[in-house]
Amino acid sequence: MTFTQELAISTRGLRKTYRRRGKRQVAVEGLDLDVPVGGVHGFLGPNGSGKTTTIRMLLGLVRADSGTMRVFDQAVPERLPEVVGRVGAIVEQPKFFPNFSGRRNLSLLAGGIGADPKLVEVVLADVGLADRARDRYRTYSLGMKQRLAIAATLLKDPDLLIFDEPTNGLDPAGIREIRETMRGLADRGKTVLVSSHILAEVEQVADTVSIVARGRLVAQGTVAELIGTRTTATVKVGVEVPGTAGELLRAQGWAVRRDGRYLLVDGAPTGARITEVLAREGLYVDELVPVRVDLESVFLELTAGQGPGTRAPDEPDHQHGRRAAGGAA
Ligand SMILES: Nc1ncnc2c1ncn2[C@@H]1O[C@H](COP(=O)(O)OP(=O)(O)OP(=O)(O)O)[C@@H](O)[C@H]1O
Repeated sequence: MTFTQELAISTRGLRKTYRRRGKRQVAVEGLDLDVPVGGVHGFLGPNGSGKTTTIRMLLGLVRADSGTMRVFDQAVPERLPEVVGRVGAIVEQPKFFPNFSGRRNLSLLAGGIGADPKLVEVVLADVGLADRARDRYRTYSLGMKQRLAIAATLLKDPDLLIFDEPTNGLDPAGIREIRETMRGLADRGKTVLVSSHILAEVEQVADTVSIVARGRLVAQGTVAELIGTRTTATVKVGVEVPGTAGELLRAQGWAVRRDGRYLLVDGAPTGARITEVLAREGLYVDELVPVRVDLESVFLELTAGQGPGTRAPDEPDHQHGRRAAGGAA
């Protein structure tokens, strides 16, 4: 029995090279990308790894050299006219009138594209701008401007939203607001594809991710799958007398290593058990941190040895068994 997951985006063997001053520059190198319908999908990789090029190919803005692409099961760019109405994308900052309010800007846009005027209030609420809708666009922070751009794409009521590095240049509060907006959209049933070179930023909001390096997929799956299997069972314990505490924990059959004033404990079933064992002997834990890896460290591990300027080795994308659920239909 095969389980087929509905895909919003699927690419196979996607490839694109640019020519710059006579030299061939590979931007996307045989990319197999699967974005499931529903949820936030992080399209992650360092600068220059081919994310923007991929998005532009999907939107018909750049022509692929070879490979296939499907959006909601329609071959693109051939059948783009049939699916384009279901796709909203922000690849560049749209132009708004600086002296008009956010609401007026959206109303004008809605009129222009023939959207239901009632949608203006809905999308303002979607992006958390209802309270500031009467203020002039030029008084908006960068984060608010970015959210108004998202609101503008929502006027089409698309099923798939594509955001290319939407948090570039934003402060932590702005980044959080964009993250919450994306989460809210996914919770309403939309599919959100968000590209970013900051893995940690997207890790918090994405349901599934693809990690690319030098135009190739290096990992794909749910965030939990990618980091879960790499999470060590190690817990870092801060305690005033680590020597005695270490002996007590070792007596439980757990492996204990010293790390400065900390203990690294392997094999304890829960953090609570560690605190219980120590507290029974009058030793109190002041810090207890699970030592876990994040997407950044997964990425570094998967691309280890591939220094800048070197080509990714010609091995299957399923290397390390990382291509997991959310993967191919
Ligand atoms: N129009 C172009 N002409 C020539 N080379 C290009 C062009 N656009 C992109 N490239 C090159 O292709 C490679 C991939 O670039 P791309 O912008 O797709 O990556 P990215 O992952 O989106 O990076 P970033 O996060 O910096 O936008 C880079 O080496 C880039 O220099």
